[in-house]
Amino acid sequence: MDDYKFLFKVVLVGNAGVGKTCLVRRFTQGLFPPGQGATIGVDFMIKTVEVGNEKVKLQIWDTAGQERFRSITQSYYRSAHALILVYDISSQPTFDCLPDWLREIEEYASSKVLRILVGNKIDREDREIPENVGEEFAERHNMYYLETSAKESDNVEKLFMQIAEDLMKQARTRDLPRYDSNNQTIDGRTSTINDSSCCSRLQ
Ligand SMILES: Nc1nc2c(ncn2[C@@H]2O[C@H](COP(=O)(O)OP(=O)(O)OP(=O)(O)O)[C@@H](O)[C@H]2O)c(=O)[nH]1
Repeated sequence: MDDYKFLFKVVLVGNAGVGKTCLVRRFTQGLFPPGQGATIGVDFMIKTVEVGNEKVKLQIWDTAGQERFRSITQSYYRSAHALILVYDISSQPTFDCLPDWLREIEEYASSKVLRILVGNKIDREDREIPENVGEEFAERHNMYYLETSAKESDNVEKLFMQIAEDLMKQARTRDLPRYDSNNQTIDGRTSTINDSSCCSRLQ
C-alpha cells in the first residue's frame, strides 16, 4: 500500500529540447538518458519523497515542447499544483519564448499555481543568457528561479524538493489550487488515490 499523505501534480513546460524530460528522468530515475527523443504529447512519472516526516507523492507531468502538441499539453495546466517553466541557458530563442509560455500559463493554469523558472544545461560552456538576466526575469514575474544541469545532476534534487516543501506549506495553509472531490485531490491531501486522476477540474 502506498502510504503517502500528499499528492502534488507538477507540470514541466518550455520549448522543445530544453531538457524537460532529462530533468524528470534525472530526478525520478537518477540517470541522464542517452539520445533522448522528443516527447510526444505528455508523459508522466511518479516519485515519493519525504518532507519532514511526511511522505509526499509527486506526480510529474512532462509535456512536449513542440508547437503541434500545444492543445494537448494546455489541458494539463489546469490540474497543476506547480508549473516548472524551463529554458536552455545556451539558447537565446528558448529564453525569448518565455513571455509566450507565461501567457499560456496565465490563460490555462490556476492563479494559485506555484511557478518556477529553470535555466537548464549550466554544464555547457556556450552560455547565452547570464544568470542575472534569468533571475531578473523570474523576479519580475513573481517566480522562483533556479539553474540546473540534468546532465551533471546540479540542483535537480533541490528543484523538486523545494517544490514539495513549498506545496506542503501551501497545503497546510489551505492555499493550493483546489480540485473537485471526484478527483481525489483536495488541497493536495489524499485519501483514496487513483493515479489515473490526471484530469482534475479546478472548482
Ligand atoms: N549539456 C546538457 N544537455 C542536456 C541537458 N539536459 C538535456 N540535455 C540534452 O538536450 C536534448 C533535449 O533534451 P530533452 O530532455 O529531450 O528535452 P525536452 O525539453 O524534453 O524536449 P521535448 O520533449 O521535445 O519538449 C537532449 O539531447 C539532451 O541530451 C543538460 O543539463 N546539459
